[in-house]
Amino acid sequence: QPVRYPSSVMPADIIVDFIVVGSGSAGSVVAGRLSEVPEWDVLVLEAGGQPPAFAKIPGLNFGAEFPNSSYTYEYKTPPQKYSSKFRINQAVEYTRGKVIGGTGTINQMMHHRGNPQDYGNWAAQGNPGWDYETVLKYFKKSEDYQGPLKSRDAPFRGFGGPLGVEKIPWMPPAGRVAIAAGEEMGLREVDYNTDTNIGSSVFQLAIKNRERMSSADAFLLPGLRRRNLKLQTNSQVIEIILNADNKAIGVKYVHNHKVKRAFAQREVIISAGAADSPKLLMLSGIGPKEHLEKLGIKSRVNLPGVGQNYQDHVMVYGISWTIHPNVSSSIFSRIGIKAMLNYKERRSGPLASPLGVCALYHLNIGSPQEPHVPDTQINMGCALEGQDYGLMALSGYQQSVRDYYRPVFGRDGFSMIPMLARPKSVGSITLRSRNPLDPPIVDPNCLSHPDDLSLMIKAAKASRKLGNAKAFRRALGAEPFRDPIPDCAHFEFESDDYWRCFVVGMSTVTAHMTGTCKMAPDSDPMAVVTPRLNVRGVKNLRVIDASIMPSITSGNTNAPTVMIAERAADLIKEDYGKI
Ligand SMILES: Cc1cc2nc3c(=O)[nH]c(=O)nc-3n(C[C@H](O)[C@H](O)[C@H](O)COP(=O)(O)OP(=O)(O)OC[C@H]3O[C@@H](n4cnc5c(N)ncnc54)[C@H](O)[C@@H]3O)c2cc1C
Repeated sequence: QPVRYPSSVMPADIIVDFIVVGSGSAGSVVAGRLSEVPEWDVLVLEAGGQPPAFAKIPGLNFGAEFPNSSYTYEYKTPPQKYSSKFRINQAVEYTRGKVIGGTGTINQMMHHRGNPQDYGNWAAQGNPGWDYETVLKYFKKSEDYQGPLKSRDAPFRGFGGPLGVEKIPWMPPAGRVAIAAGEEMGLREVDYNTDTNIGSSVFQLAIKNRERMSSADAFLLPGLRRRNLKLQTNSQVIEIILNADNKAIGVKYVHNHKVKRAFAQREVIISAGAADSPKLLMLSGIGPKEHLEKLGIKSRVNLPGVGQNYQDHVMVYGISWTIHPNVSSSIFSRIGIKAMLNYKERRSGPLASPLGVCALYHLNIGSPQEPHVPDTQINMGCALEGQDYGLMALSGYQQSVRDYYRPVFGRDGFSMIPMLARPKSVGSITLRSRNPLDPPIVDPNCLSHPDDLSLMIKAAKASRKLGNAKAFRRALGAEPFRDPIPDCAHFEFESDDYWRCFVVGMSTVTAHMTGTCKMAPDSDPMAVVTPRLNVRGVKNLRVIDASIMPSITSGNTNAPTVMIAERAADLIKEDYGKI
């Protein structure tokens, strides 16, 4: 059964206390938590609508598997200069959720808090109140952890919070060897959502009773049972209304092809995600003056950092092994009657877990100055790129890459997908035009920093070594798929030059878009929001979502986004004397 979120159509020019723009991973948390104050009226305006029933089934993590749906925004990047060379037009399709729950309704559900040092760095960059000790309280507050627990790890975990977190409930036999393979490399098994990441782990997911649990399920839905929280869907905000004193007093939005307004007596909160939050600020005259004026937008507050500092975790596909038949998990294993009955009757089998990765390894291979902090995450994909005949993993790559994998089409296998945990490259989000319905220009600019390229070459080699572990060979008959990729065949196979060519060609984004409304102190010219997440130079306006990260966290970004929103809701309550 699909979840139906109660929604309303508000009268024109409605006045509330808080307007939250976007019901995604952050917006749902903020709205739910603010509505705990009974005297505050909160209105959420969401561009998308109700999610489909199958969004709840982990094995049909549809953003990754079924892009270009009416539930997503698809932002195509310009041709990339330093990465993604073997992709069609050297570009990447960037999927974001346009639906209740936002990208948290379409993502792969992996729950990863990052490393304690990420937050130490945020605080050290001049953001008091964002150190590890403080944010840990909020990670724990949001969480209801149902996985295995060692007594040393218990102080780091939360119990009884709104968001269910469990160990990945089902893995094909290939995934079950992952921990033993890591041990061969000296990586012991760890709970990576504690103070220690380095080691081997299986993924933890944001699920409950083996169904997806987005922020909308965990925070918004319970909040909507209160009379003071209202959600209006299919309402795209196109402008923040500022008065003559640069105070945010409301928003303009499009609903049923009409432009309407809503007003906020206390604050407007932008939680539209790391692409659309900077876009909305810029459309409202808040951003880099020169860029806005070039497009004919009147500059209200010159904030050069809006849309800059864009970071994502670059990753590399294509380092793979073939294995015995029927021990990995392709998309086809999820659409048969057996898989459906297994899920329906026992909440088990391939549909209980997201397609894609099943285990992960955190390593430090190039940062001896911080030996306890991972610089590389290697995700083990429990399927081979060609296993589904190139339908999914290879769909964005040029023909020569698809032809390269043809010999293993339909074969069982696994892959090791290296991802840089703390990339140094930065990209940008800029406006294409002043038309609010035009997508922004999303340019991740991955691997533009030379340190990222050299680390990724090391990470590719480490991935090959890991997959060659005896445990995989003994248990699964793993054989590396070792034909040289044609576009790099002129280099000695698996030499540094070969790997450089491979990495530049096969790299892509992980869709962990962050940093485009940077939280930073006054002294930083690229600062967009203060450590209390107020937009600089504008009163009564905050940004609360993944865009405020001063630097990207070391792992997948959903859990940190939920934490940001939990902390921000408390900051707002503090500012109004409610806690
Ligand atoms: C395919 C995919 C897989 C991913 N897998 C994982 C994973 O497994 N684990 C993980 O940790 N992270 C994952 N991520 C990243 C993670 O989901 C995001 O970091 C997180 O959801 C960001 O939350 P947010 O609140 O910043 O934005 P979003 O969740 O994107 O929320 C923004 C909301 O605002 C709405 N909106 C936008 N513009 C407007 C407007 N103008 N007016 C009104 N509403 C608007 C959108 O419709 C959306 O609902 C994945 C991302 C993608 C794309």
